[in-house]
Amino acid sequence: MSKSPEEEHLRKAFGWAARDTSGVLSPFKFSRRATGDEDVTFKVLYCGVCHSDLHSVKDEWRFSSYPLLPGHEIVGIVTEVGTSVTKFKVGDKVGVGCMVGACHTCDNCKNDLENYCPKMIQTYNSTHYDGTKTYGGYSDIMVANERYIIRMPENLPLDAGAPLLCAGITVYSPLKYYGLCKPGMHLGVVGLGGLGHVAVKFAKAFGLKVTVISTSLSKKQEAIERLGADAFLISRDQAQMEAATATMDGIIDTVSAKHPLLPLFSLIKPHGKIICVGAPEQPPELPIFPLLMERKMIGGSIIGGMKETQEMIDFAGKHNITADIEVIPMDYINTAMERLVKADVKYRFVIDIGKTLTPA
Ligand SMILES: NC(=O)c1ccc[n+]([C@@H]2O[C@H](COP(=O)([O-])OP(=O)(O)OC[C@H]3O[C@@H](n4cnc5c(N)ncnc54)[C@H](O)[C@@H]3O)[C@@H](O)[C@H]2O)c1
Ligand SMILES: [Zn+2]
Ligand SMILES: [Zn+2]
Repeated sequence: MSKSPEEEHLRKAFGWAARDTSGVLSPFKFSRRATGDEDVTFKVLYCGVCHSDLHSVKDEWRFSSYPLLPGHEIVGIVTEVGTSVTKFKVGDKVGVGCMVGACHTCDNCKNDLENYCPKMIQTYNSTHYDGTKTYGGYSDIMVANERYIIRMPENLPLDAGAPLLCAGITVYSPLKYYGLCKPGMHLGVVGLGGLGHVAVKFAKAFGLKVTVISTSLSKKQEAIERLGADAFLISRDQAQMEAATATMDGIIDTVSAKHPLLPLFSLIKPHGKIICVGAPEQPPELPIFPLLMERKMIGGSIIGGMKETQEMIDFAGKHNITADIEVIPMDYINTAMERLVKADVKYRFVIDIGKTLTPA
């Protein structure tokens, strides 16, 4: 018979987990492995709340396994390192994003693309190679192989820096890969949530012109004055959409729910690109004629490799890029999830784990 989550490993751990598709989170006792030779253990101080956590706790993607303890924007302070660890020491400010393992032998792994490894182990809702479950960052401690540990830049606050470990790399990587990072280019950002608002910040740091494309006017002033966007387009306003026809080199689409792609195709120039990073439960309909007639392209991307994640966070440190956050106590998480459904957050909830996660 398999062991209970509390008995699997020697080290006691504590967090908040969902037990079923209601997605309601509550206190959860489990265990983590002892620090192995190549492992780094850290005390979790903050963890961002990604929309993927919400999709997962409610099993919207149909592969959730309960109990499910989410969180993949995890930062804290190193408390212990294994005997072979060379890059980190006790007291360092570190983080873990969406991955904690990969095969290290496939072509993707050899090319620093562990995020595309067929054997990639996700930080939560996944299985370690020893057969035990992975649990995320809504918890007191984290243990991971040093390959999956990110060094946080000294100048970035840990709370506002945490969301970069998923939201940041998820937008940084495709902008680089698809060549939408050259100064002077015009980028559209669809969906101004956790991912979208950091996409605006990275794109501005790359020297792009940025237009936010949104369904409502309510975020216009902030998008321009606080986040640094150059323009704001209401997708329901036909006149505005027509005036913007074929003006953009590319669009990054971060929307979390099903929405039409056709209007977006009209905004990009011939040979332009639409990059989907949002992961709606229902797939969008794909308009084929814009792809044919104007050689437009649609692509996707998932997070980024470990090397690029460190590059992204160092770039963020250099350009002082952080997320705009609302810090919440652990016991507010169910209300936060309800608010996230309604897009009522500017722009990322971050749980103050260090001060508010108390064992039951
Ligand atoms: N590809 C990846 O590696 C990756 C990584 C992280 C998150 N994601 C996915 O990206 C999506 C966004 O994540 P997030 O954390 O930024 O979420 P979020 O809730 O912070 O932001 C989503 C945005 O989409 C907007 N939106 C929702 N429904 C809409 C609709 N029907 N039409 C137009 N706009 C709509 C909301 O107003 C909000 O601004 C989620 O689906 C998440 O799972 C993907
Ligand atoms: Zn995420
Ligand atoms: Zn691999």
